[in-house]
Amino acid sequence: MKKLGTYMKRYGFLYLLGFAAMLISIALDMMAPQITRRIIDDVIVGGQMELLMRLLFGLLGIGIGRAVFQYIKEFTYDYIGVSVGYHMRRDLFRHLQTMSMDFFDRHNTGELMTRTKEDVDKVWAAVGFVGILAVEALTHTILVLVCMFRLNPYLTLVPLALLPLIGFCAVRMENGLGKVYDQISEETAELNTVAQECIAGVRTVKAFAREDYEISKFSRHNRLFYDLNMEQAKLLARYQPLITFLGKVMLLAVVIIGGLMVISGRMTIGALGAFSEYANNVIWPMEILGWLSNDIASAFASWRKIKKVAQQTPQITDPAAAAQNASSSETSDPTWSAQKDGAAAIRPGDIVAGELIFEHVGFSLDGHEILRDINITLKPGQTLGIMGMTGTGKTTIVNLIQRFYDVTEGRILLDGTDIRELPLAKLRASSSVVMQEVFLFSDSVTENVKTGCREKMNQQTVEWACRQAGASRFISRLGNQYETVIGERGVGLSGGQKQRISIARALAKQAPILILDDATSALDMETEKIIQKNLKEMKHSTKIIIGHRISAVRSADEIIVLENNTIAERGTHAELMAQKGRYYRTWCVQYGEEAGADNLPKTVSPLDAALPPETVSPPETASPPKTALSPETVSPPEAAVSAPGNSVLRREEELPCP
Ligand SMILES: Nc1ncnc2c1ncn2[C@@H]1O[C@H](COP(=O)(O)OP(=O)(O)OP(=O)(O)O)[C@@H](O)[C@H]1O
Repeated sequence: MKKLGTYMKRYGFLYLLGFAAMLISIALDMMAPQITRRIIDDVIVGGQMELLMRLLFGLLGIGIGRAVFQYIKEFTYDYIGVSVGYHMRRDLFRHLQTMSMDFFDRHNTGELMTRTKEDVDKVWAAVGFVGILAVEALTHTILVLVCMFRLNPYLTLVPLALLPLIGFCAVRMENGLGKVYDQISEETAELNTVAQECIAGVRTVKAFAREDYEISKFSRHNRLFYDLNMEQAKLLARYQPLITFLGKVMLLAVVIIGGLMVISGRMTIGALGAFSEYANNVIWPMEILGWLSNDIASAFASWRKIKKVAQQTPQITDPAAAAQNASSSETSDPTWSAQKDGAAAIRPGDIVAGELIFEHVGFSLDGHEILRDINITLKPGQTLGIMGMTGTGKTTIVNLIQRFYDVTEGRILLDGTDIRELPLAKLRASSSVVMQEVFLFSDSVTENVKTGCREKMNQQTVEWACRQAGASRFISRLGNQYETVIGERGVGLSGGQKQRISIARALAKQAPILILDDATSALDMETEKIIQKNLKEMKHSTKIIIGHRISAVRSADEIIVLENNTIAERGTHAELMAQKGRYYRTWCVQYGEEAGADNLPKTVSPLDAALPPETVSPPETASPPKTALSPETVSPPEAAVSAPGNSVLRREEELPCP
């Protein structure tokens, strides 16, 4: 994010234009009482009737001129404010997108939403119409005093004596309001968070009958919000009437003292009329001073908060070398050609083999050790299964591969390069993850599946991916099939349906590395197995499958079992079964009863018997060839879709309909 001045600088000309319009409008304001004076003194008292029409036209001209220049001023400053707000909000949002996971661990959603919406709104108001109104009020007051002084220097002492008093009240009020506004801004964020969490988690709230608890939690924050606003109202109520009262006292004093001067012949009645008009004109800036200071104090508080967020730097950044590589590789390096906009899409010509190596990887977060001495070698096309009790660090391994966090010990190599040296966009484009927690956008099925590579993906690839994920059958039953808009986070779909779409999304991206983090937990075992077979046929993808069910990992080339922050067991399914350790015990718990713990299968689980006969999908044609990663060239061919008796389709037909 830039400095506030930088945002304003680009509108320098418009600021000047608006300022000029404001000055002309004030000047016209200053002229009106002079005409009033002449109408009284020259026309009414002096009897120069021939002047009347000219003076009246003068008043009319002033009125029209004021309206025109006020319009120019207001439009200009509104335009500046809205434009500054637009750029500031865009930059803040972009900045948020660059932040690493640790930042989002520390800040809640409501807080960040308040920063990007309410706080930016307050700042743009201050640099726009509120700011110019403050300048106008000040300029107006000074010019009115000058005009008063020229009319009658002695009588000008009256407003001069009362103005400091009014200013003092305004400053006191501003100080108080500034503090309250800081608190109101904090509490707005809290209130947003509570409401957002409760609405987003409405199912959990209802399932656990937490409505009363949530209502009382919301009411607590709402009450605090109310109290702070009342405090603000009390401050306004204490000072605002005093300011207004002092303004009226000033007017009364001008009329009384000026009247005495007229009686004593030291002032004309026309001059008193003009002076009273000026005195009237000096009151409104005082009256809105409280409101202005209120808004400006609140804008300062908001800007401080925006700055606090904007000054935070992402922990995970592209190293300078990688960034350089990113810009030069467009023409020179065919291995890592980075996109300037950072879009995570692999383009034709990009070659990522997908070899992944963990060398003595350790990871700690806030002093808490999560992973220790993890060593993995995964050749292109191989599959790694990861098992382990909950909280043993399985998802953390995925987070490290994607550089959501950086390793604290050892290193991770992708195709022989430390991932910290690779451009982030390319690193993330090279892997495709089905997250444990399914998140779908409130958009059509097609757009959700296209998430990984929006511009380049054709409908054929989308439908192929859905078939591979066992999702096409239920999609065809949706109202608008692939164009059906699914609700926020996939509302309207079952857990298994959401999971299938998220698997399709990952497959459609066709990245060299495919990671499934407990991705089939909501599927029935038969569907899970069929999806696994489809995955197995993607022989050129390196796959990491995390699961709690043996069935999810058993066919992997290597399975690791995590325990006590490190790898406790490793090997193939058969080797691990033979070791009779934790993996074996898990197998016993899951299948032992059916298979008979003593009669352990060598490589086949009882599940296999229930599966449809192995059929061959068209991986050679349907999945990407080893190096070509463009969806256009590698997406499943029409043949795979339309060929009669196509194995993918047949398996899909066999899926139990959800
Ligand atoms: N953002 C975070 N901040 C602090 N600790 C974290 C964070 N994310 C994970 N952890 C901790 O790291 C450990 C490993 O978490 P991880 O999510 O990798 O476990 P997991 O094996 O995937 O669990 P599960 O099987 O339940 O998905 C846990 O103890 C967890 O509390």
